[in-house]
Amino acid sequence: MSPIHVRAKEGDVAERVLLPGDPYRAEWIAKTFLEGAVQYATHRGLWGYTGRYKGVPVSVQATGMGAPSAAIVAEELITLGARVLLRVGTCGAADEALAPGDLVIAQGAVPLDGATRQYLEGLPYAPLPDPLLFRALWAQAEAKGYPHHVGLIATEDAFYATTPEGARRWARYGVLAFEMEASVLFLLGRMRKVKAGTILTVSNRIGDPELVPPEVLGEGVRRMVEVALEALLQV
Ligand SMILES: O=P(O)(O)O[C@H]1O[C@H](CO)[C@@H](O)[C@H]1O
Ligand SMILES: O=c1cc[nH]c(=O)[nH]1
Repeated sequence: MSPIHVRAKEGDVAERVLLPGDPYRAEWIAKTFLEGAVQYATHRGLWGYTGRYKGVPVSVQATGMGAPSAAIVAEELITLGARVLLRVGTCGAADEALAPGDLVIAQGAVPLDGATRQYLEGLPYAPLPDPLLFRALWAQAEAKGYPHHVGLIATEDAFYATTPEGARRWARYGVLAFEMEASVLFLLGRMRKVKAGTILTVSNRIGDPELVPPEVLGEGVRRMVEVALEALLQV
């Protein structure tokens, strides 16, 4: 029987899955990087594709925006057989050192979101990626020479509530950037005993919803996906 939201069957989803928020990014990744990609899910805009990267089965599944949607998708993918969940997202820069299109490899995610809090029933916790996947992402970004930053990110619920002052406060504690899904994916990785990781591309500055120029963002996303696919093969 198919799950309620990701309407796929057992066997449709590969063990290794890339997780963009945006369905069009999922489609672009599948068409650009995967051989023989087949779409297995469309319901609610949660587009999912499976193909092969360098001969290895890989799926790309859109999560939608925000931790509640990402948690639903992750739980259902795991029931469908996924074992490695790697988010390929965009983020708002909090740290001045981040430039448009730079890559950010999450070493941990401050859980400002409600979904992680509900899973934890209020317990304090530090959501971390799988260490092998994290190391593989870092090594691949270094090997390719792409500008990248490694450290803490924050996962938030309310895109338009975060201010430059608020972001600067978090930057003082080492937060590089804000996004909306990683913390709950890291927590679910630990709870369900699968590997979870996150790599991001800087799409804007916190408090400035204007995106960086499309060619800069596009190149950053291309680099991010190259790094992510190579890292997937290492775990
Ligand atoms: O580009 P994606 O992967 O969707 O990631 C970021 O973009 C969305 C907000 O614009 C949120 O989902 C946030 O996490
Ligand atoms: O949460 C997010 C994600 C991208 N950009 C932002 O400004 N905030």
